[in-house]
Amino acid sequence: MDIVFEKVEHVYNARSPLARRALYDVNVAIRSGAYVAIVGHTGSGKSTLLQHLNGLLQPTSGAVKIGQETITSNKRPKQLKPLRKKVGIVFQFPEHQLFEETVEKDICFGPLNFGVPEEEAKRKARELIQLVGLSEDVLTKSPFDLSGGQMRRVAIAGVLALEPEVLVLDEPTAGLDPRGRKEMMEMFYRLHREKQLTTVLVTHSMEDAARYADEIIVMHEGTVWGHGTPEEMFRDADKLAAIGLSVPETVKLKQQLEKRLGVVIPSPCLTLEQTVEAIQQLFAKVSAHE
Ligand SMILES: Nc1ncnc2c1ncn2[C@@H]1O[C@H](COP(=O)(O)OP(=O)(O)OP(=O)(O)O)[C@@H](O)[C@H]1O
Repeated sequence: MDIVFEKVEHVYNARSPLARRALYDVNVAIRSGAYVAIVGHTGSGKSTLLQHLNGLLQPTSGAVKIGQETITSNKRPKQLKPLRKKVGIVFQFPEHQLFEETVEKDICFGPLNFGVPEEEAKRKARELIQLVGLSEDVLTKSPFDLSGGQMRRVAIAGVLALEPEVLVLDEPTAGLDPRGRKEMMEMFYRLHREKQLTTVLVTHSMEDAARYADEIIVMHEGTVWGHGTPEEMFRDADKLAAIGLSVPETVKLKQQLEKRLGVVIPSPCLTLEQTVEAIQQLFAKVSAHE
């Protein structure tokens, strides 16, 4: 399911003296099956943009096409519920939205609400709890007896239980330690690959954008400043610096190695293995000259 923004403007409190334009002239397409990162400075419009992805917000002008649905200022889909099922949003600190007595009930809440039979919902909960990296015995526990990281995984399983086609992640690793961050990012990447889930990641981490995304949308002052592959977006460090963003260190290292070695390293971001290999090549080249 493609999502296309056409000349989208969004003004908060449009009819009041407190009116604030958060988006303008946003023209961008998120193609089905892609992993897209949205980056940008605080206040650049990322969260406002993401709330248009499943009709939580309506554009003030312009149109958002989500699959077969078109949302404009005067046209909301009759039923937002099916849209919410197709586009699942994991908001910041999703664990704050857990409320049921047991983990199983929390995960089953969405499917039961959509008329899925109880046995089927429970079967799905068992499958999902493993998919998010927890063991089945967690299902009978209270979500409030779990660690923060485990609670977040349960909340994510709850979003996945509706089998969305598009998964939108708003700073999903906020507040986690470095290990927890990496595990969670790897989990989303695995989900994206295994379930062919279109994934939209809103992040302040340029490293994560470089590491996981096929495409990066750079927001600046309410509009799309740039959209392309990580390679394209990180090509000009000075232009990014002018809007307060920086090229990740791993990408800088890759660019330097490519320049020194005269080779193209086929990934936007260096992994540890690629770094070791590139440094070995550099040593070999230097020794050959000695
Ligand atoms: N509910 C609201 N009412 C009025 N103005 C808002 C509201 N939400 C956001 N804004 C304003 O809209 C602009 C864009 O905000 P938005 O939250 O979309 O940016 P952001 O890039 O997600 O920022 P951050 O990285 O801090 O989350 C900002 O100027 C913000 O103050």
